[in-house]
Amino acid sequence: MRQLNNILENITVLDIKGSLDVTVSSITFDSRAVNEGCLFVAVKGTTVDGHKFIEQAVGKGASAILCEEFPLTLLPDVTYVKVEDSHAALGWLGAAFYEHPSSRLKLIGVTGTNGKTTCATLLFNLFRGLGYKCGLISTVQNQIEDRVIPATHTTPDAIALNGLLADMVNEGCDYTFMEVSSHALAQKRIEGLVFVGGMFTNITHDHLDFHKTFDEYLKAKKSFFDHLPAAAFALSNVDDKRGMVMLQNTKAKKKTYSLKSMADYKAKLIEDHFTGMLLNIDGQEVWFKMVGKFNAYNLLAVYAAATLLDQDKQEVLSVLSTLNGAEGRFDYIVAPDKRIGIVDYAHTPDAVQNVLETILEIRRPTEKIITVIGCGGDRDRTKRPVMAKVACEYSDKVILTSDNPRTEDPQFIIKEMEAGIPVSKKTSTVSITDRREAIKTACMLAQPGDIILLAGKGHEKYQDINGVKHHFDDKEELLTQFGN
Ligand SMILES: CC(=O)N[C@H]1[C@@H](OP(=O)(O)OP(=O)(O)OC[C@H]2O[C@@H](n3ccc(=O)[nH]c3=O)[C@H](O)[C@@H]2O)O[C@H](CO)[C@@H](O)[C@@H]1O[C@H](C)C(=O)N[C@@H](C)C(=O)N[C@H](CCC(=O)O)C(=O)O
Ligand SMILES: Nc1ncnc2c1ncn2[C@@H]1O[C@H](COP(=O)(O)OP(=O)(O)OP(=O)(O)O)[C@@H](O)[C@H]1O
Ligand SMILES: N[C@H](CCC[C@H](N)C(=O)O)C(=O)O
Ligand SMILES: [Mg+2]
Repeated sequence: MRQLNNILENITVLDIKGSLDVTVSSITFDSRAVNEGCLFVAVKGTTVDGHKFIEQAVGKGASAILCEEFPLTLLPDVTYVKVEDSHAALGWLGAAFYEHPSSRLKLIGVTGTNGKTTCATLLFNLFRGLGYKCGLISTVQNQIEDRVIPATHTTPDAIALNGLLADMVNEGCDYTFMEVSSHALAQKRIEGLVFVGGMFTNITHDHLDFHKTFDEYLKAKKSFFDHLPAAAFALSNVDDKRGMVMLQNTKAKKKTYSLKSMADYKAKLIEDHFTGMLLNIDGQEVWFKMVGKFNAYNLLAVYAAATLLDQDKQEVLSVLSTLNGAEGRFDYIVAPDKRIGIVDYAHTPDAVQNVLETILEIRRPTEKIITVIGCGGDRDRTKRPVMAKVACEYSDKVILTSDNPRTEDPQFIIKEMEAGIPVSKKTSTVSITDRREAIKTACMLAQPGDIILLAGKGHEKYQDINGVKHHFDDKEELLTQFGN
């Protein structure tokens, strides 16, 4: 329970109708979730305008409404607050309602097209290994110490997010590591949070359905660094073309990492195997359990962040060298007959390329690469032919299949992918709509030593078909086929 006038701090109020001396039991932006005494925040969404539901919210007992435009009819016992930007206000309201939990622990955010889950999870496990109490907010799951809380989004909405952070504070967390998605930035889900550090992994093609242009996507990512406070660090990958752009306008301490050029933190990949890699990191040779150059970037970023958080370099390296990445990221399985399976969450052209380049560099020339790949429905259509093209260019055989079709026709998605198949690869590519059948076929085609890459679904335990989530687990399918 909070007083409305207390949770409006930091919000520029344009107009008020009714009393601010009213108690708010909870905050919601969804009229369907309104309870008695609730504050309903009307936001303009991507499919519908939340202002349409103000009347419904009042009918269900909302005691206050925050909106960008007042409704035509105002009821006398309800308070109406008008603001310029409901999305931003929602962030500040969430933070104030839960008494600013982000400033009561050390919050570190990771943004970028690929690598967020990996870096956030590594940091979470690293800091736990160093003896701290930690929280994690990620695509795979949210976690408070050992307690797992299922995740619905990569970055939760502002109310859920602050609620989660408050639980982390109450359970004594010293640090929280969270992913900051571009959707979250554009929708201001992190407004009002206090970060002690921000990290940038990379930016490549994704989410153009939502952001419309690459420039808008870039702006969303950059806004994270533009809003960091001076006391925080802003750590960027300067091997990425846009790495310096991220730091351009930040007030935070600018820090860089690189495998290729001058930077505050440097590493060099010495050896890469399916069982791990040898890295020279900040002048020291260390063996890590993770695979691939892209993970060298993730490990370096995590090492740099830990150092910036004043941790002992030796201890950091010794714990980091024992860690696996996040679930469903380069998950490596060997069948009794030595066929190799890799489950990976690569769902962007760049991720598919990185994973396949890594496999190509490590495999022996006689070992064939068979890739099973699909693209999600109701998401960026322009990446479909590109992902198929990349898969074909780097594999010996490709099976195009379904990912999460969501509300789209799976065969239509595959047709859009097929447009990217290079002419020379037409005969080594087939389309099998049923993902289970596609995986089975790949396993049948593979000989001992061959490598099967299942791309796109990683840790996901479901396939979303027409809004229904059917149990589906790439790793489970692979183990069944392998007879492990
Ligand atoms: C595109 C997108 O991000 N959509 C998110 C957004 O919904 P929206 O803007 O479409 O909402 P809307 O349906 O237009 O409704 C507008 C408003 O009216 C309200 N409403 C609606 C109906 C009603 O009866 N009553 C009512 O009050 C809604 O609650 C909402 O406040 O706000 C909702 C509430 O926070 C989110 O659940 C929803 O996520 C959808 C489910 C989603 O799939 N999001 C994905 C794309 C996403 O956010 N992904 C990123 C990860 C990307 C990455 O990993 O790179 C993430 O952070 O998870
Ligand atoms: N640093 C990196 N650079 C490029 N590709 C990467 C990197 N790290 C991981 N990948 C690839 O991207 C995939 C997704 O990795 P991860 O889940 O860590 O990224 P993410 O940014 O959290 O993705 P999402 O946007 O879906 O939350 C991995 O399975 C791997 O194929
Ligand atoms: N965070 C990503 C997840 C994609 C996962 C892939 N399996 C799909 O369904 O497209 C997104 O929202 O685009
Ligand atoms: Mg993620």
